[in-house]
Amino acid sequence: MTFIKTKKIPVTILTGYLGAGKTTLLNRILTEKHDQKIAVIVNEYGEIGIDNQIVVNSDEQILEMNNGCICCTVRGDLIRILRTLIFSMEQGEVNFDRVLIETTGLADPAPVAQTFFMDELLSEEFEVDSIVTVVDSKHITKHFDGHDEAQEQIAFADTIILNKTDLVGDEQLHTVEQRITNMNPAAKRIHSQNCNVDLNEILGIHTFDVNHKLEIDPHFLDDHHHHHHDDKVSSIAFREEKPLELDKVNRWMSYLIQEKGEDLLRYKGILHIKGIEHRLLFQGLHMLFSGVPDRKWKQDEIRVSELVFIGKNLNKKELEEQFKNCIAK
Ligand SMILES: Nc1nc2c(ncn2[C@@H]2O[C@H](COP(=O)(O)OP(=O)(O)OP(=O)(O)O)[C@@H](O)[C@H]2O)c(=O)[nH]1
Repeated sequence: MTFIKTKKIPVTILTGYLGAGKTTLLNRILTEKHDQKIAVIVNEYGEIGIDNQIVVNSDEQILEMNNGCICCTVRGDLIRILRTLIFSMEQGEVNFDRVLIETTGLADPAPVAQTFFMDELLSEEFEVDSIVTVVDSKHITKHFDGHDEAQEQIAFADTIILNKTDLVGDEQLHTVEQRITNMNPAAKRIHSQNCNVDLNEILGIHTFDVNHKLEIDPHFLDDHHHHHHDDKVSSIAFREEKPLELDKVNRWMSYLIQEKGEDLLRYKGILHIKGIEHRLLFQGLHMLFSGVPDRKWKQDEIRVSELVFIGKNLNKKELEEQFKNCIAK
């Protein structure tokens, strides 16, 4: 496939609420054949980055930003990373044709896009190609209620991928699409399962239009962004080198899903399980949970369990005790 070349470096901002399928789409972009070199910036909310372990191995330049949200606390890091990329390219150290930014599920995309207008160097070198928002068709309605970010991500999108169509019936999908269309009639909508979209529909599409964004948010280009994340949503991370007992982890997960499923917006991790030579990739949102064997632990790597919970009203002490109880005797 080919993409239209422009003089400035095109930037795609990939957004979508927690667990919508952003990393799934990123992996698809990184594995599919195309003639573009992509510099990828991945931002995670939790203090331990799990996505970097889930993103496929590729030749692309992948830069991580952990422990803060790209739209506010670590926005300065984004500017530094982008400037460094330009500098490294000028020095011939890296080469890339486009940039893709995967935001956290809690990010407001507007200030991320704004970065490319407010910073002089960045505005000379980059142009926003489009804002692509991935939607979890099953859970989005729940997320609209009480989570402004989920609505902002829809309102500001140029392209909306209604993902996880396998988890909803036609009627539910129609209702969700109707609601989304009312929120943002101008955006293009694509249906998908596991983000199996044609990349020509999301990269190199030049759909970002600053005038249109100013209609949605007249303060879009103001230099003071007040984005307040929902105070009730927090993240807790655990790390443990002692192996865990699979049965105990399973019992704990069943308990959590039943008792706290509503509040658990996202949980994911890589687990080191006693007697198992493979890493266990653990992923969930609300009541949907999966634990699948990932690759084998390497000879020279430290076997460690790392997991992150993002949710409402999380009780750190209680979760920590439950996690410690899973350590194998
Ligand atoms: N059933 C179903 N599951 C999906 C689909 N797309 C993604 N998933 C699963 O949904 C979970 C979340 O997917 P991710 O790609 O990690 O989502 P994300 O938006 O990157 O998540 P965060 O970065 O944590 O916000 C994973 O377990 C995926 O395998 C889909 O179309 N159908």
